Amino acid sequence: MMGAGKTRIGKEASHLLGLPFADADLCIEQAIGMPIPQYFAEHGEPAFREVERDVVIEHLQRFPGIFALGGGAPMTPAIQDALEQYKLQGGKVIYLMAHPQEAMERARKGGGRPMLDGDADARWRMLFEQRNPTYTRMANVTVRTHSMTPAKAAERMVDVMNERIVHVTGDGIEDYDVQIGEGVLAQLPHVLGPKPVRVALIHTTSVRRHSDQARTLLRQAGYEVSDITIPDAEAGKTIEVANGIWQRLGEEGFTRSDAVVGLGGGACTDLAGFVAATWMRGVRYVNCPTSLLAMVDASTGGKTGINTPQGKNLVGSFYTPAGVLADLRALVTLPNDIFIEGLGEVAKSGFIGDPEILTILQDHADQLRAFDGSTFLGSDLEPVVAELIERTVRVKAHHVSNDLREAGLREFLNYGHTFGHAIEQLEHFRWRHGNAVAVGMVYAAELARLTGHVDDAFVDQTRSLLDSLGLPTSWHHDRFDDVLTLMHRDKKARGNTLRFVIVDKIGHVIHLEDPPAQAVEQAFRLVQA
Ligand SMILES: NC(=O)c1ccc[n+]([C@@H]2O[C@H](COP(=O)([O-])OP(=O)(O)OC[C@H]3O[C@@H](n4cnc5c(N)ncnc54)[C@H](O)[C@@H]3O)[C@@H](O)[C@H]2O)c1
Ligand SMILES: O=C(O)C(=O)C[C@@H](O)[C@H](O)[C@H](O)COP(=O)(O)O
Repeated sequence: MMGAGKTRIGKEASHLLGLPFADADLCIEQAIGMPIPQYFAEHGEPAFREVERDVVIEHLQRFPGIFALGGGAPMTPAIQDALEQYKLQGGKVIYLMAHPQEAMERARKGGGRPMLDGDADARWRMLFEQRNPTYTRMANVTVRTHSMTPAKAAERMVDVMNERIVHVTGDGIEDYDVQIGEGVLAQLPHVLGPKPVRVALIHTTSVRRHSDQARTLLRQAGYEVSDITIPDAEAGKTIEVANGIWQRLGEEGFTRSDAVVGLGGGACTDLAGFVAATWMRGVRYVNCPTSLLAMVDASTGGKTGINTPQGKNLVGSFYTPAGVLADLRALVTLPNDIFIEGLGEVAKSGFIGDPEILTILQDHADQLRAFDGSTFLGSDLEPVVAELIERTVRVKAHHVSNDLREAGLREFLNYGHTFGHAIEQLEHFRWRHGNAVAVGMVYAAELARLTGHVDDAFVDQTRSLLDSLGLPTSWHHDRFDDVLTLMHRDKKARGNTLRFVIVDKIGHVIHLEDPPAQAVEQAFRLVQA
């Protein structure tokens, strides 16, 4: 908006980043050879918007730096198209959101703004009402600058620009972003938006430090927060816990326009999503994953659910979040073994879709294995982990965007899970999900070898990578029948037919329908500890 400080903050940020800076108004004045107010007076707004459109599009295509747009520019359809293109090519469209009072005052003082002729404050407010939804839609980065000096706001802008963003879109999906970076939790009010009055903040005690911060942010932004603590890990993914929350939402008057925030590991975000999907048949929800596994996998894609005594995730729905905030600061409290567990799903994404992930894992195996949350921020490992999170989320987003309801392609994300879920169930959830998936991938690799799809080298590579990361590659259980019964309850099974996902070449996945019973059992024998 006018007076948000685009020029001043943009210049400061360009110094910090060592990038050139350009201001659309100055470029336009150069093009028209006169001050903008004079051009407005002589030619009118439509003529001005045409010049503005050409200047902005030209800069979006060619200018290699920070470019400050006039407040009206994003309202022009051709500029909107150009901004969409710019974002698709990795560009950041930044919405500088100043406090209205501060922006109005600056806009008034600055003068020379034909759009504010007359009662400047009233005009500003009216334009803000008109433009704010478009700014919000067009921007892939929002920076709130309330009460900040231009230097501070520029620092904040640079921090936020350094976030990694994966956009999730597709049939049946209301587009949303997965934001990855230090401090992204601060975007929570922005992602929730203005509609909710009440927000249910669902979390476990293990992440209290982070849920306290979220609660403060939400209260400062004016939401009424219901703080809901659930039992840790899989003990939270039950119908009893969901029922307790439904009761609270009912007692506290949660309506359809209110919202849910799930903050924690994958078990917590699965449960929170399930509550959001079922309360009044669906309310807005935002995931704030705090474990590596939840950041790379569970928080994105909209698989929500609970366990039943008969198996994992047997009840649930596909229900997409409004946004995901993977704040790297949450990892400072994450214990080493839970971080390593998350690498199981990271490796899975490497095997099924992005071989570069496997290279990064191999190259940094020792550092990753030694993960220590207390020294993580600012360490050499941080950009490596950020890259792994982004790449893994991209693999997930690709499958989800093309097949939200898991008609086929999305099943590939289940690599290692048919056997892995059976381990979790038979171990009464004492085995962590990512560890069970790691053994499940070894099982799937053995099955692929026994059915002639891969050679010994592939199985060896699977075992040795997982082993180097500190993940388990074997598991002991006496009774194959128990495992077989559970694998028949897997969601990929059809009737009496078992269906598996196997990799036949790194980065390439296929379905394995009804494999020979002997191979199914033999693979089980080959993963016995
Ligand atoms: N919906 C999906 O698409 C999807 C994908 C993968 C996994 N999942 C589900 O996610 C769950 C596994 O996720 P998980 O590995 O995060 O398990 P989890 O939620 O049980 O978390 C593991 C442990 O780490 C703790 N923890 C999490 N973040 C922490 C932090 N920052 N500091 C300290 N402790 C922290 C938790 O309290 C818990 O004790 C399983 O239930 C699995 O089925 C779902
Ligand atoms: O998002 C998906 O689809 C997945 O399969 C991701 C899995 O990593 C995840 O563990 C998921 O929860 C498994 O779901 P399920 O349908 O096998 O219960």
